Amino acid sequence: MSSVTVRVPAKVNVQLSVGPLREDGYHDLVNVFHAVSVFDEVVAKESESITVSVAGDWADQVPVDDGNLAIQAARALAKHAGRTYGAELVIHKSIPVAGGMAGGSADAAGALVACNELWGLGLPLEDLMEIAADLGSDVPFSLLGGTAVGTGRGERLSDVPTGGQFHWAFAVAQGGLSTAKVYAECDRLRETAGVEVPWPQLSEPLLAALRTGDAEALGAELSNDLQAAALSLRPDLSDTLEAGRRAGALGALVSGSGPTCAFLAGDADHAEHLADTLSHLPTCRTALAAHGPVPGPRPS
Ligand SMILES: C[C@@](CO)(OP(=O)(O)O)[C@H](O)COP(=O)(O)OP(=O)(O)OC[C@H]1O[C@@H](n2ccc(N)nc2=O)[C@H](O)[C@@H]1O
Ligand SMILES: Nc1ncnc2c1ncn2[C@@H]1O[C@H](COP(=O)(O)OP(=O)(O)O)[C@@H](O)[C@H]1O
Repeated sequence: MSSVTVRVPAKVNVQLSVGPLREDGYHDLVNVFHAVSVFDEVVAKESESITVSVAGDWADQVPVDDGNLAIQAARALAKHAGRTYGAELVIHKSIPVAGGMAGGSADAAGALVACNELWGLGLPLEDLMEIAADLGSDVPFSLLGGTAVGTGRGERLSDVPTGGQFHWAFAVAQGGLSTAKVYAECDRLRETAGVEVPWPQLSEPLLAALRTGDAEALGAELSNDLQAAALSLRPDLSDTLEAGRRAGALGALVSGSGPTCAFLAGDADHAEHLADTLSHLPTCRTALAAHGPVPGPRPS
């Protein structure tokens, strides 16, 4: 095989409950991931060494050196296999960068799946999941896709059954937010408020809404403990959330660490309408309509 192509979805977190700061600098989470139909494409071609190039709307914001998560993923896979392998990785980016939609994690997951195939390693998903967890907390979910609850750092995953499709609009903000800074701001706000941080709990009403495919109920249950921190760093996001609510979204929240905002719609037409409305906001770089859940990356 001389070339392998995979498509990898972005995510939105339909519940993100953040526990106290751990000694290792991470937080224990209840993180309900939901993969949506905004895809990066990762191509792996035969080559002497591991390299990456990036095309698409967001290409200028993505590192092409050792900081690129897809390169790190390919290297980690070669190390796991105990051999020196090469791959020319070509990423076509559609997932906003530093937007809270796990684009870097998607590219890392895509590189793992594509190189596993290109190099004929035949490693099972469980092995790829272990490598993924060392690359970043969100990378295991990017391999899995669908809807899943992540505990620990978010890397220990269990599938969540869903009934039917949900429709979304995403308001992509100008610029990005650093995940580490948003978690640090969350800690700062909590310390200032002097509240005891409860252990995160999975929401039963949220699970029921996902299982039954009830968009109205899901909209009412969306929650994100990082939202206050993202709004503290980017107050303009409140206007975006408010505009989406006024336009009839069933639910509105910051996606993960932001600054992308996610809006649940009643159906595909409603999602297109919301995206069109949001795209005209001064706080918004662009807006996308999408649906979920969608599967994780598979080689073709
Ligand atoms: C917030 C979330 C929600 O899914 O995603 P994004 O919105 O960034 O996409 C994730 O928790 C982000 O996961 P990921 O982007 O893989 O983060 P990592 O590389 O593992 O960690 C980056 C930094 O985020 C903080 N971090 C991350 C995960 C976690 N459970 N607790 C943390 O405190 C730490 O400061 C860490 O150094
Ligand atoms: N392949 C990649 N795609 C996007 N960003 C990457 C990639 N590799 C490394 N990065 C770095 O990771 C940071 C976070 O990117 P991303 O995963 O898109 O955001 P988020 O963590 O908010 O979901 C970026 O600012 C960028 O410097």
